[in-house]
Amino acid sequence: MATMESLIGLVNKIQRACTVLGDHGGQGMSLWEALPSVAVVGGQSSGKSSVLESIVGRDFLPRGSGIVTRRPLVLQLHKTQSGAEYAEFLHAPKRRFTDFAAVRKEISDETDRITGKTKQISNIPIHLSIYSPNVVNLTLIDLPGLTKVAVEGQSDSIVEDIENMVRSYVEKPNCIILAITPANQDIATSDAIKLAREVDPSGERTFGVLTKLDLMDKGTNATEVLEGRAYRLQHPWVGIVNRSQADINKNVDMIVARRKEREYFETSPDYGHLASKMGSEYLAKLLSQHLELVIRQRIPSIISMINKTIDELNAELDRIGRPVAADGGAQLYMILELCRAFDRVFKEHLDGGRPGGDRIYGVFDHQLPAALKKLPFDRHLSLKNVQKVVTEADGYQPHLIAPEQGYRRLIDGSITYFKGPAEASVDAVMFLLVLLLV
Ligand SMILES: Nc1nc2c(ncn2[C@@H]2O[C@H](COP(=O)(O)OP(=O)(O)OP(=O)(O)O)[C@@H](O)[C@H]2O)c(=O)[nH]1
Repeated sequence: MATMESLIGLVNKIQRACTVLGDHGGQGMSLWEALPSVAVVGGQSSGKSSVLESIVGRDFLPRGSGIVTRRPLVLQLHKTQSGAEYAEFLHAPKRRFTDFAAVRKEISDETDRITGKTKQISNIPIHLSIYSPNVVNLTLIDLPGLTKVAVEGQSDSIVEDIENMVRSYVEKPNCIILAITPANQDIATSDAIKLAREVDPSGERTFGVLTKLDLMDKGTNATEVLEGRAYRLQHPWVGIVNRSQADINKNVDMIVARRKEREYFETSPDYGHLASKMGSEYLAKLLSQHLELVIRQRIPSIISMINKTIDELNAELDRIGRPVAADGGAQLYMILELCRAFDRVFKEHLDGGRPGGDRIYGVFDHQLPAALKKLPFDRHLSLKNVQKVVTEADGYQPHLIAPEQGYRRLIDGSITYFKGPAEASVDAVMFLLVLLLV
């Protein structure tokens, strides 16, 4: 059990590492997507924030009327052996929050940083880690509540935008869906169950949670749902009694709320027989156990994905090279080393062993001779032209022995003809040398 707990902790750490490396999932098959996580889904005011807070055992989520959760919140719970509870945000890694009211404010501020103080949503997640001896190792994703109509200040597409965002999380095969439905609403109209059924028709990764059991009309109860007779899922339904708004206003402590919730089920004439399988503490344990199971099944694929990622990173490191030294002397040494290595590799290209040199040889062996053959020497060195050039070079004083001036003019003319092909060969070699560098 302890091994499995540390394994979930390890998966949490890998998820954090993925995030730091810019892997948030969503870009094809990434390591993040190979790891399981739990997404909390439900209509607005269905009790999502309350369930999350009960699992954590802390007040830390922004509250208010209207649309409060406007960016996904990736919440990683890390169980510590002892010590004080604290929270850390990925966007503020050096700040350790011990005051959970400050955590709530930071979530609000960070949401506003991207969306402004509007009622718009953004799919850029906020990453929060909570370290505590009182939590179970879990990664939970809080998502904006599903709505039916856009309110004043929201774009017409908001209903669809929220649904698409939620869908992008829950449709991943490794996502465990925590589908929240208030008990005082007909299960047939539950947005969470509707979406979960679409993306997970067999119900194998959906956990149904029924909140607000205490708010049901007198004389009615939710045993039909909780016993799996109204809507069957592969996992048992869990009933929850969160703090009411009045409790929140009175600052009723989470620990007290959990105790009251336990008492509610234990003393309830309707749910007493289900008491040991109800409540937020039970839900947290159930999720953690399920996560263990999923991780156990996925270990081979997770390991192969990690190995693949390690190979890719090593290949990238090989390409990037060793870290640059800090002091001047070492930096100079490194530059000289690089120059020497460059020199060696470049020579290998030219001398053989690596490709390149052969193409330079080809310029002199084929291109240059072929161009020289096309030069008009037949004309330039014809008897007629030689006579003409020699005669013109002598002027009014014909030569006595050899027509030296004439020969010189003929050679100068020939060299001018050679110049074109020779320069073209130089350009071709230059081009090949540059090619060796890229
Ligand atoms: N009495 C009672 N009230 C509850 C229960 N669960 C939630 N509430 C109240 O319902 C209201 C909405 O709960 P939240 O947890 O904020 O719901 P939410 O789904 O996160 O809401 P949004 O973030 O606005 O979508 C709050 O006033 C809660 O106190 C419950 O089990 N019993």
